[in-house]
Amino acid sequence: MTNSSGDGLRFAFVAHDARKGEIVAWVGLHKARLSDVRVFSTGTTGSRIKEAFPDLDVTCLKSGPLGGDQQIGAMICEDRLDALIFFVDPLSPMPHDVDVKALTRLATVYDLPMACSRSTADLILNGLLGKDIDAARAV
Ligand SMILES: O=C(CO)COP(=O)(O)O
Repeated sequence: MTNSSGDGLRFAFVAHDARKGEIVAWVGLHKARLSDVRVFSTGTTGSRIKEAFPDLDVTCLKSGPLGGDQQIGAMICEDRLDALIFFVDPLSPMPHDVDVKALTRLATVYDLPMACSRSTADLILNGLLGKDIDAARAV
């Protein structure tokens, strides 16, 4: 599957601490379909995904609170991403809340498909990569 510029798809995966286990489990569920996707991720989220799935193409950026959210925001501005999967923790205060807001704001400004939960992440994946019947049955 390619994007509008004919390249392979590029996704950003980000999760707050309380939801890191959830994003790793979600990636595991869709691992086969993600094998051709280039993944960019904030530092700690990316390390967890790489540790669980060493075969996936995951580039780790800075940790979110240290600028990783802003690096992903810059990629959005530069048209270098096709989707953002961002499992936010809506129940905890974040020291870098301004960065979180900036990232979700830029995804909206540039109309980038963005999911903040499993169900919307599934919809984006199904929309961009086609429906996976086995994964859909497993949920
Ligand atoms: O804080 C984050 C997103 O706002 C995520 O960053 P890490 O993946 O480095 O924990």
